[in-house]
Amino acid sequence: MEHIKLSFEKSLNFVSKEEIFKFKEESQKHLTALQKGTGKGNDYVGWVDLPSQITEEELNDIEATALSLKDKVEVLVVIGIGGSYLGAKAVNDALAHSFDQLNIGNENPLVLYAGQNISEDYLFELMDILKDLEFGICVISKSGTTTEPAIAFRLLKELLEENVGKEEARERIIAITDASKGALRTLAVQEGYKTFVIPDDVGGRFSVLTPVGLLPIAVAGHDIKELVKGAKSMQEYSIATAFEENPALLYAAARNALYAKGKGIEILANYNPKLHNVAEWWKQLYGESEGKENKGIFPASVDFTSDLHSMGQYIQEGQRNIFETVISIAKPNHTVIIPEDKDNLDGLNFLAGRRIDAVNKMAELGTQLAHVDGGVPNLRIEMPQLNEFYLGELLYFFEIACGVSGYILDVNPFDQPGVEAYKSNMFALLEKPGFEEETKKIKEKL
Ligand SMILES: O=P(O)(O)OC[C@H]1O[C@](O)(CO)[C@@H](O)[C@@H]1O
Repeated sequence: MEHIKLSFEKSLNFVSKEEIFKFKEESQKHLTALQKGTGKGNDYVGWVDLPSQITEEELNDIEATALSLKDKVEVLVVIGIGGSYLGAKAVNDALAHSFDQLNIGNENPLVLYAGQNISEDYLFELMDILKDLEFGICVISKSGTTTEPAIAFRLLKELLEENVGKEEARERIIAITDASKGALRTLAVQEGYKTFVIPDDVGGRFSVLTPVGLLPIAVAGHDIKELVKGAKSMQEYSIATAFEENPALLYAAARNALYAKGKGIEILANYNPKLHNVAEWWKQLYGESEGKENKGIFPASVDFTSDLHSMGQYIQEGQRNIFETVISIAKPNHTVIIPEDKDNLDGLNFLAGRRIDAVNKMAELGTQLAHVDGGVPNLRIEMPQLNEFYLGELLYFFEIACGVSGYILDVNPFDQPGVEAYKSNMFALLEKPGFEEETKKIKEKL
């Protein structure tokens, strides 16, 4: 069986193999700590064995709920922010037809997202299209108190109730939240919504393999059992494989070795725009997990070859504090051949008869060599194919590597104390009851 592969050869001009392998014992020790729950933040490591723990009944329940929604709605709005939507969006966009929004021949509901911003125009326009559509809502919040999704839910719930009545709205709203605590749990019980639980020991950014990710993915028509199977395959592979061949441990070790050499920015690059939102998910995973105590690699991302015509200049010749991690898909899902043209005005006949992917792969190789020559170390993750199984492998690979990498950095990868600062200022500025002192102080700064 093929797995996700990690290669670091194109980094060896900048960091030696010994400097990467120096992390061998430490990374293995951290992997064990994650499995045994003995490291920092160990009350949030429930995600480590989610793929092997999730039961057939749980998956069937999610699929049955998705099916019943599919009968009723043409659009499902997923309301959530951060880890409460990024995993679902990453997988749905990676697996969907690129022009899914046109809804041609798609028998599954279109999944839209809200509650990730506080833009009045976004919410207006969303409600404007929803008022004439059969829609449902999947509201996701672990804490149940996050402002952005709470505002969006208040508006869309009212709209849905107006459109179809309270009784029918109840049938079309699914709440995914804490098992017992929080405003959303209280509301769901009060209103009698179907609910799913986000386990206590799984934080938002590690929750894609709970109903948080799985329900919206199932509604979009993707095979969640294959996704979980892929994640389980990477879980087992990560445990069973020696450091020298272990993609997650090698990734954690290589990025820390590069960080120690002053490479403080990691750019995740893809050559397939379907992976754009996998990078968005990855940025939260690594940014919230590692960026603390004045430490951490800054996670950035680019879509190639598009961004070679914008960010490519900086990557080639800007400050040399970056390294690049390329996700490459070995085999595309479709075949397109470049045609012969009798006039050949564009001079492209030398490519006639070849696949588009052959050109894309040479763009990838050419870019990698150019960037390495320009002083940017490259790591490369190869996915055999873009499908549910290998996406499951990729997500779990990034999660487990993130836990190990955070432990190498000696931070708690499972908390995010820094995100409170903006919330507290916003509440103070909005004069939220209970924030009187903060309001007084912040007004003095204005
Ligand atoms: O699911 P919740 O509690 O609404 O939180 C959403 C997001 O907000 C954070 O707590 C802080 O940004 C993230 O860690 C989380 O993914």
